[in-house]
Amino acid sequence: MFEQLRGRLIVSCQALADEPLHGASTMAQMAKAAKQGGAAAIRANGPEDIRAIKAATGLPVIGIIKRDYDGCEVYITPTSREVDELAEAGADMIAFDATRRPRPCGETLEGLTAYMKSRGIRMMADISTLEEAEYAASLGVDCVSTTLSGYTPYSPQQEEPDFALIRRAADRLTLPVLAEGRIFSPEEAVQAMAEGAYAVVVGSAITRPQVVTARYAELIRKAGNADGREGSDL
Ligand SMILES: CC(=O)N[C@H](C=O)[C@@H](O)[C@H](O)[C@H](O)COP(=O)(O)O
Repeated sequence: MFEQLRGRLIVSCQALADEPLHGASTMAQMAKAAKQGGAAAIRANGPEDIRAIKAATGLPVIGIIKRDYDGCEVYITPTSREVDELAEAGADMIAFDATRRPRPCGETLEGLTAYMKSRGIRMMADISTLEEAEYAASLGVDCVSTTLSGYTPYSPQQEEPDFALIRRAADRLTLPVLAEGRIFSPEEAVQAMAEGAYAVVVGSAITRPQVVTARYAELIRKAGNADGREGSDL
């Protein structure tokens, strides 16, 4: 599977319950469009979406389950319960929060990775810092992805992708480092590859039209204001 991903684009097709495109058949259509455009694999949330996407595209699917547990910050595949559901749905690889923050149900990062290993599951560790990437590698994950940079309080809070983390992780680790998070333009994807990424994961810029629209609307509104047209009724 990894050879198929080297130097390629992975498209994240996710819409949560409060998003306009929520629903397995819509996500399967999105994934078909991504395949037509050249995506090598899909990242998807939840068993229903994963099954629909696999049936519609035949592409490898990196599965996650976003689930909130009371008072817990970890929400991407937090426990072995989600791992079981994803394996059952046929996910080809499972991505999970690989930060060292407390997990629900008394589970631990070490326990979760050991469990996946014992089941022969391919593991993508979603990390937010170099230290987390190195620790995940020491636990035997198959690859790391920079998914969580900017989403933990102790990682850089920035609008652009964390190119520095991509470069440092790619320099330090011997396993594949995937670039993921806030990659909006093809040029940024190319830069991520130049920093040493094995493959690039793009989500919102391709599959969340409300986010893409907001970026246009905001910039156009600001440009209009800068022109002194603010307040016009036209
Ligand atoms: C932080 C978090 O929960 N990230 C999620 C992880 O699966 C998704 O919501 C993102 O869309 C995905 O990581 C791709 O990133 P972007 O949409 O920025 O291209």
